[in-house]
Amino acid sequence: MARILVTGGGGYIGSHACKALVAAGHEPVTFDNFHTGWHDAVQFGPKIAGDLRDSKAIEAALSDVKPEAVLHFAALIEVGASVRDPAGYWDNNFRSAKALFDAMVATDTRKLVFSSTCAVNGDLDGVEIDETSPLNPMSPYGATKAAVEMMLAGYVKAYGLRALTFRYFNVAGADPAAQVGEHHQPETHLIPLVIQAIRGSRSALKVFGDDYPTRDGTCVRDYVHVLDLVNAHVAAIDYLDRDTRVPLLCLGTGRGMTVREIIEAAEAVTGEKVPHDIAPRRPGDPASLVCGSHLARAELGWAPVHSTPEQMIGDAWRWHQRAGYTT
Ligand SMILES: NC(=O)c1ccc[n+]([C@@H]2O[C@H](COP(=O)([O-])OP(=O)(O)OC[C@H]3O[C@@H](n4cnc5c(N)ncnc54)[C@H](O)[C@@H]3O)[C@@H](O)[C@H]2O)c1
Ligand SMILES: O=c1ccn([C@@H]2O[C@H](COP(=O)(O)OP(=O)(O)O[C@H]3O[C@H](CO)[C@@H](O)[C@H](O)[C@H]3O)[C@@H](O)[C@H]2O)c(=O)[nH]1
Repeated sequence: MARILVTGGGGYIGSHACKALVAAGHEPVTFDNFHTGWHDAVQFGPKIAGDLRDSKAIEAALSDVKPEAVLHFAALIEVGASVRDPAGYWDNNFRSAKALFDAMVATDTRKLVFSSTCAVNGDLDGVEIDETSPLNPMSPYGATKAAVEMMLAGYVKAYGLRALTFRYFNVAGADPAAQVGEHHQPETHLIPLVIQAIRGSRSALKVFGDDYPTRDGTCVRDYVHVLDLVNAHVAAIDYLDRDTRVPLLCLGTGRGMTVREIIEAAEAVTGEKVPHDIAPRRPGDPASLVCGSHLARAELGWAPVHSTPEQMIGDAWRWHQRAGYTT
């Protein structure tokens, strides 16, 4: 049993991580500024309201909580918004990571799991992505994550942090018990928007681009169930005790789905039509991001067991119906 500080525990993935930590016998403490997160998403442990860029606040939280490890989820996460507001993304994502890492060094808090993204790799002409793929971010969001990865590598070497970076592919789905789910405001992610289009709580889904060099012209992504993803974080806490040989693991399924295929899968799962129109490409979007790595299986014994389109869309559908969010 360990106390774990969860930055961004009021957000989508962080709130699911807190539930998984409790199930594994740990004690999560959320640190969140609730800028894009929700107080009512923090259901599995106490919370501290604070901004990571406030060095004193995060240092005080670490001194009080004395966590065994930190899971660092907090960030701004939208590819498209980062193209419009790079300054805001650099300010939040880079500064908050630096303040957190500095506070960890100052309080002798050693273990860290950092949430990065395959958006650091950008388009590799359809080649599957693994831990050795070159960095080529296509958006300021991806660039901030690549920069934090590089900063962290230096902190590990110089100050003895024990860190594991996960590069996630597209996270989807919800807690099967629908206690927590994906609630971004405004929502920009494909699967929740597909569900909202079906429910009629917004107008037709816009498919961003049908002229990409992919099998049906729409973008390909590798969708991974949030439950599988957070289970990798639970495994990482033990992993950091025994091994820090591997600093970076990709978390995806190896199966890419186009936007059209997601629409078809949602129609099959829900029995409803998805109203949609073709719209221009969204700036910053790579054509294809698919995981080609098995290293997480080898290192952590991790395998995505919930990440079928049926379960991801079905769990998201049940969560949306239960929560009743209309936007
Ligand atoms: N959702 C995905 O598909 C996906 C894919 C790859 C990587 N990631 C990464 O996973 C992490 C979590 O993503 P999410 O989908 O849960 O996002 P989210 O927006 O739901 O949650 C982020 C949380 O961080 C908090 N936060 C942001 N800046 C903060 C700050 N300066 N101080 C304190 N709290 C702050 C927000 O209030 C929010 O609760 C992010 O780092 C994101 O880049 C997400
Ligand atoms: O209304 C919409 C919304 C999305 N898409 C497309 O659907 C795909 C997925 O988009 P989205 O769900 O917005 O996810 P991404 O932009 O791929 O970004 C997510 O996945 C990345 C990893 O690939 C993470 O780094 C980001 O934080 C996370 O937001 C993309 O091709 C979009 O162009 C549409 O066609 N219409």
